[in-house]
Amino acid sequence: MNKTRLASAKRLVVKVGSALVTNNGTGLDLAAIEDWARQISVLHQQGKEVVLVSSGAIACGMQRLGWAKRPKSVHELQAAAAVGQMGLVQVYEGAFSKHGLQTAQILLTHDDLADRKRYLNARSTLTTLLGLGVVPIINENDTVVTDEIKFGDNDTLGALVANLIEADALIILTDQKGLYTADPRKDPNATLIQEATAGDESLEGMAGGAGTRIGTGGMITKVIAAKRAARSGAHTAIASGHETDPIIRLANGEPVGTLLVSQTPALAARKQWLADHLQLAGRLLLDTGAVNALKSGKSLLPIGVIAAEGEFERGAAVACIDPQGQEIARGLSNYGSGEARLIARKSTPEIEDILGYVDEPEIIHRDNLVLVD
Ligand SMILES: Nc1ncnc2c1ncn2[C@@H]1O[C@H](COP(=O)(O)OP(=O)(O)O)[C@@H](O)[C@H]1O
Ligand SMILES: N[C@@H](CCC(=O)OP(=O)(O)O)C(=O)O
Repeated sequence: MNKTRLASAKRLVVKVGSALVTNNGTGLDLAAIEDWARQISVLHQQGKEVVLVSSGAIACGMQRLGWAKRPKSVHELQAAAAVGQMGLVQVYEGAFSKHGLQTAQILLTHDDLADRKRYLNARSTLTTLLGLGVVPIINENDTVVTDEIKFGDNDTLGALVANLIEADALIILTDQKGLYTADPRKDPNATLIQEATAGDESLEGMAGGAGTRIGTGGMITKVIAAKRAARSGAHTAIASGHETDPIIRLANGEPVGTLLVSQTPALAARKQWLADHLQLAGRLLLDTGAVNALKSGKSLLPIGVIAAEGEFERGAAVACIDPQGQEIARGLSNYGSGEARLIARKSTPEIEDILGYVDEPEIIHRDNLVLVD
């Protein structure tokens, strides 16, 4: 295994599954949670940024409500998740505070990340939290969704978060040592795969569903999550949460469990995604200075925008037009058309005076911008 792959990861998403967070299906494994908090605090000291995606709300809620058996009704599962999420974040807050780390609760749905405006909002909140040294703890917003509760799929959420914040690595901790050639609970001859390419179709045939009634997605959702995470350039590790220090060891480049390697360089992957997904909602007319800035890889600042055409919202895809009327780039606007018209030609420090707030100093960040040939 290439030792440097995960060792060079600066920004990591760690996903801990239901099979691991809970003590036999009801209640939380407090010792395990304390241990992950300790490991993540070590990564923090090494200057790495970590987002934790944690399941466990339903299991914790069941315990709090005194339910011995997992309910079948989706509404009862949602109620249990709502009660249990309180306990879950309480435990995480306590565990991280022992290491002087602040935590933040973020509840997301897949739809939030499919909607461009909410995608940008979630992205800026998360990156701001990381900049502040806070550990965001993410779970599915079970109150407003049903499919994910039925399929128990926080693996996909982990991958979407990795895409969202352009993480370098996604670490999925579960109750098996990694991905085996077949479900080891059913096939005693199954062997551990140490390294493969994320997105390799043959892996999907090896991965089965959940092995217990606690976890729900199984290995197949992890393999698909690795494929998704790879699209934005993140490598995925699937490892056992019962090993000693799996998070620290993986983040320091040690081979633990299965590594599913992304073949795409991170920025190229994101730009490809942008190029494929942009349906233009408006146009920003740029001056020559802004055109040159964009061509040399910089972000678009309001000062270089002469006018905004069309009606669009924050997060919309817009074309950037040069003084000759040619489209030179396209990207996601941090401001809606009304705001863009107000701040056009203004310097960044003036934005707050004009709007009363600053979403971002640039109208389009260079990471959200693709040049058109
Ligand atoms: N090829 C495979 N390799 C390893 N585990 C597998 C495989 N196929 C299915 N599984 C099952 O997937 C389970 C892990 O998924 P799941 O129970 O959903 O955990 P989590 O709650 O951590 O997401 C394992 O316990 C195992 O029984
Ligand atoms: N969001 C729910 C369950 C999600 C879930 O079980 O996902 P997974 O850990 O991938 O099996 C919870 O916190 O209980």
